[in-house]
Amino acid sequence: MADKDCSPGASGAARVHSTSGSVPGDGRAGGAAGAGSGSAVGRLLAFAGPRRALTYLGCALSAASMLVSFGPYVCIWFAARDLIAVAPDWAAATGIAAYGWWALGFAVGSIALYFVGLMCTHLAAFRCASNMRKRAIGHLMHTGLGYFDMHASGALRRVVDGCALETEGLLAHKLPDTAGSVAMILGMLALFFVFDWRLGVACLVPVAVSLVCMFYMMGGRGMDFMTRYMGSLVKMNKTGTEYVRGIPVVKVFQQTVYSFRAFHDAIEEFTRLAQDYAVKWCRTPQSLSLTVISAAAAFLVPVAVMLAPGEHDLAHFAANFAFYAIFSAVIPTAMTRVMFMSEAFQSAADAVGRVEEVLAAPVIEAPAAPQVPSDNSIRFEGVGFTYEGAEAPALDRVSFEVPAGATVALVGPSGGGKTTAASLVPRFWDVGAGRVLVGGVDVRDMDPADLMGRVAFVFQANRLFSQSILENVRAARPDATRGEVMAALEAAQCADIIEKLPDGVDTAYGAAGAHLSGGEVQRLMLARAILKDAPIVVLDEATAFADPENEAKIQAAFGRLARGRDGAPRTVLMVAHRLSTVRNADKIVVLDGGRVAEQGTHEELLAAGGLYARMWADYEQAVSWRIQSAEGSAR
Ligand SMILES: Nc1ncnc2c1ncn2[C@@H]1O[C@H](COP(=O)(O)OP(=O)(O)OP(=O)(O)O)[C@@H](O)[C@H]1O
Repeated sequence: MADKDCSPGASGAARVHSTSGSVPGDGRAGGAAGAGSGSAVGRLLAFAGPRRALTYLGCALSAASMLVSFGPYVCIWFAARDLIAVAPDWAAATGIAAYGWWALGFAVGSIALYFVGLMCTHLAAFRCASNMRKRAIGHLMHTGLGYFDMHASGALRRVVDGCALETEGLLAHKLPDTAGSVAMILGMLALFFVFDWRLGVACLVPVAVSLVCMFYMMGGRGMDFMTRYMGSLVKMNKTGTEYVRGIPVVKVFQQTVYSFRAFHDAIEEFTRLAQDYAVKWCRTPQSLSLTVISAAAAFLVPVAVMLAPGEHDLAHFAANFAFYAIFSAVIPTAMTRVMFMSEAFQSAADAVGRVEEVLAAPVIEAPAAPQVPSDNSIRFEGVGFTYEGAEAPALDRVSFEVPAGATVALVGPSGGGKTTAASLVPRFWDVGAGRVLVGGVDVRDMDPADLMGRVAFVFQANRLFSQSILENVRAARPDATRGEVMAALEAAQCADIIEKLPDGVDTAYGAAGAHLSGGEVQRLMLARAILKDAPIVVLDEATAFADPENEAKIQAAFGRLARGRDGAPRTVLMVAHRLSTVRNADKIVVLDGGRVAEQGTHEELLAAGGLYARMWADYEQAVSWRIQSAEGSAR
């Protein structure tokens, strides 16, 4: 996502930056900001701020707990050694009870250390996850609104919440367990050589075989294969999501699953790789590894049989053998843990990488010395803009003016650039060339809060929250009274919507509450904008899905929005997808292929006989056709 900065929308490098800044909450995640640098765990821990020390402490305690957990084995060995030494006079082995108490002490101590260690890692993990959430949300608050056009809110939520959850699991459990595993292996190696190095070596054989198998699976060609395997899994998930989203289309057109070729192919590819993975890469080495590890004690027996004849103290040798036989039970656990270590680090790298992607989203920066507009006019001066990844510019040298208090309509063929032009005023995107001025000031030189305060925008993509209708409208002005919200709803012609809802304005919107039509949602959006009562209104007039009655109401609401509460005319920049609404505009700007084809009043443009005149003729023809067909059906 770093390449976002290459987009014209982010071309003002001085204006748009990727925050490397503060973590809301404690500390600054400086390390995490340096996206991609340092180990994944280090970058994750940077989010924990000063509490990261608790993670180190927790890991150290977990490692210590693991070493202490060897204690009971050693005690058992001491007991076995004493018993063998006095056999068959068992009563002479007087220290056995003490060994038992020591073993119990070690076991309890090990658990206590592990428990305290986990408390430490949990405290750090919770802080890390909460800082990660706060930081990502804080960053998104300053991100240009266009970013949300490109990144679905659901996907962003999954990144932020999913990664925070994964992080919790990793830092709270997997990391201390990994520290424990490392301590276990080191301790095991040391112990193997303490009593009888020859028996120790015999125990190490299965460990070595298992490690070779693991390197075979994880290293070199095996790793390449894993990368392809993981890539194929991601691809299958992605195409699967697209498939699920498109199920209604598939049903409507009565197509089978095979119509979703991409998904089908992705499943086939993954199936092939999964089979290869299971058969070629895993079956032999994994079976070998498991067999060898599970039968670790079996290696001891032949070695012991070979060594026994040469031993002068057979009892001591038998006691040592007992130790290694007991201890070899630990080997499978240790090796299984080692196997999961790489998975833990892989998931850490994945989680931190995804959050860093969000943190790399360009943000709108407030200028050092914000300028205040002299009035509420809007002017486009030679504006050019190309969407990230697009080849052709969406806007090219676009210039026009909306004088303060005037209404200007943007019309033109589909894809002409109308919505894009309107989005540049509230800085959904920043221009690639030229300037967008409000009251004579480049919008990039205005305080973003001032700009947002001056502009009310009603866009097609505006959404309602899963809150009451009242709260949804109040979102435009949180300090508005209930009466003011009701007045805005009234002005936006929403009375009929409220009437039919079970709890009126207090009905929740969404799954469990009210379900509204597209036209009704748009009227609520207009109520929001009316409540805001900003001096500049930018609206994308999407009445396409409104029935005639709804459309008439929406038009009335537009009229109310364009006048403002005090009755004074607002500056209105309106994207008109249908010509019925533009006739009375003070000026009409015709955008075609990203350029201004012509501009003027309705009469001037008709007289000019250009694109607008042709569009108008088509429109009139469509209207007369509609009237004729209505008359025909009435007869
Ligand atoms: N998010 C985007 N990413 C890439 N290209 C885009 C994006 N949004 C729009 N475009 C492209 O930019 C151009 C202008 O699109 P825009 O939506 O501004 O046109 P429009 O005049 O509003 O069209 P319509 O009347 O169909 O809504 C089109 O070629 C479109 O494909």
